[in-house]
Amino acid sequence: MDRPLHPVADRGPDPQQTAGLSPDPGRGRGGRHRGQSAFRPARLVAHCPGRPAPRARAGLHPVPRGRPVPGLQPARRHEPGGQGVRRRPRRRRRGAGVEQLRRGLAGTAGGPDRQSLRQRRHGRGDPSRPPDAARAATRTDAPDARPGQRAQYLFLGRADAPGGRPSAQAPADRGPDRGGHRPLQLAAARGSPMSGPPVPGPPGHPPSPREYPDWAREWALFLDIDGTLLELAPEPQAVRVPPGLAARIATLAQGLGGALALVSGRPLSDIDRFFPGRFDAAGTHGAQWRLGGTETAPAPPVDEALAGIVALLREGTNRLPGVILEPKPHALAMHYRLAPQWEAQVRSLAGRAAERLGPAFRLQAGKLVVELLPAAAGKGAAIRRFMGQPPYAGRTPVFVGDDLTDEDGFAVVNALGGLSIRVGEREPTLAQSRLPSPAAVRDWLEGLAAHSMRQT
Ligand SMILES: O=P(O)(O)OC[C@H]1O[C@H](O[C@H]2O[C@H](CO)[C@@H](O)[C@H](O)[C@H]2O)[C@H](O)[C@@H](O)[C@@H]1O
Repeated sequence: MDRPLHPVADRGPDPQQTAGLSPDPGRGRGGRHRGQSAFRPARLVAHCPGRPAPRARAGLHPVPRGRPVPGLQPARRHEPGGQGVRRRPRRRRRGAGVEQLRRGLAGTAGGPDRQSLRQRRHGRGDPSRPPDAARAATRTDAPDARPGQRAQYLFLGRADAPGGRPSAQAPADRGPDRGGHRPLQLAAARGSPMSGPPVPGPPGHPPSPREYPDWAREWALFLDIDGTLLELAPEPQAVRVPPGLAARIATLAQGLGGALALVSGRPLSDIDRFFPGRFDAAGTHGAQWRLGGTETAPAPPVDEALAGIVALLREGTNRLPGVILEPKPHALAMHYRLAPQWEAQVRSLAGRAAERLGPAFRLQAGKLVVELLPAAAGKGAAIRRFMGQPPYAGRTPVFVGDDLTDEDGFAVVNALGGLSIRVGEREPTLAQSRLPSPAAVRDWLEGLAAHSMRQT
């Protein structure tokens, strides 16, 4: 089956994260190890000696090994591949905004319009250490950093992002997602030219409002819900929204001139129940979309096709006690958080349903859930769509998310020169920064809100 699938999650430190989907009804858990998928996981491709050097891709520039590169420090003794790291100013002028920061960094290599936020390190730490992305690239296991390789690969940001700023004319005709959804598996395996290779190391900390005094004028903020704003709960409807959170988000939205959207796998009806105020939102992983109160959704055939499959799934899940079927507008989710022993059966069932539905739908693995979604739906496409419209256009996208479904959003945000923040420990990720928990996200947002109120 060549239906596009998202990458399997490694069975890493996040016990809530699910693995890849099995479309093979005949092979249950016994057929392979736990966490092993019928599909290959996203592969991190490195250039190996002996193979012809890969062609230069947009944003990734092969440079002959050994040739000095302006703006790079020479390799240090502890860097096995001798890749060198990008030099960055040790100290940034206090109060430099996103744009100043980008320009300051860009001045070191590649010009002012070729540097993305991913090149900087967020938070405190040893100032002599290179930024996270560069530091990760010096690891022996980094995708583009191998001892003995003949070319070194330098991520120089997107050539088509003047000033690194997202543009209202976000180039839908360029890059891996071409304005629509593209599964991370493909992007990662081919080395997404827009986002650079996935960074396998632990990402840095997110910025504090003090570092970005102009955040309210510059950012477009996108927030995932489950596992990001809210702690996960045993069942979809058992989540608890902390008092005051919706008001805090409204304050932020106001501070941002309206450039804040909730981007969730939840349907808009859930989003509005948890966060009253009809915020801008992408619901059901982008299948529903709302800007300034105006909603758009996929054409009716999507729901008709799903209606034809619900009976099969209901019959199947009825035989799996504890498994929850969550029908949503334009999508269906099957949760096995309360009955993880049925994981293989749920995946098998979902795989059969996906085959019946055909290429208009795709499977999406999440945290102890498997979902059937319209093939074109994805958080990356939803964020890109917001970024093409006022008040988002011209701002720097910042996206906070936790799950596999959010990687698609991280890729787009990175490509637009923005900031991607992953919640929790799940690896690998394209996110540049990290917050440990939803509580930490809420604290971070509170810091931003307090800052914006002081400014206004
Ligand atoms: O994109 P998100 O906002 O993160 O939504 C993703 C899915 O969230 C919900 O499921 C997840 O959260 C539940 C409540 O904590 C949890 O019980 C479940 O195991 C998680 O997968 C929601 O029910 C789904 O519809 C969303 O797609």
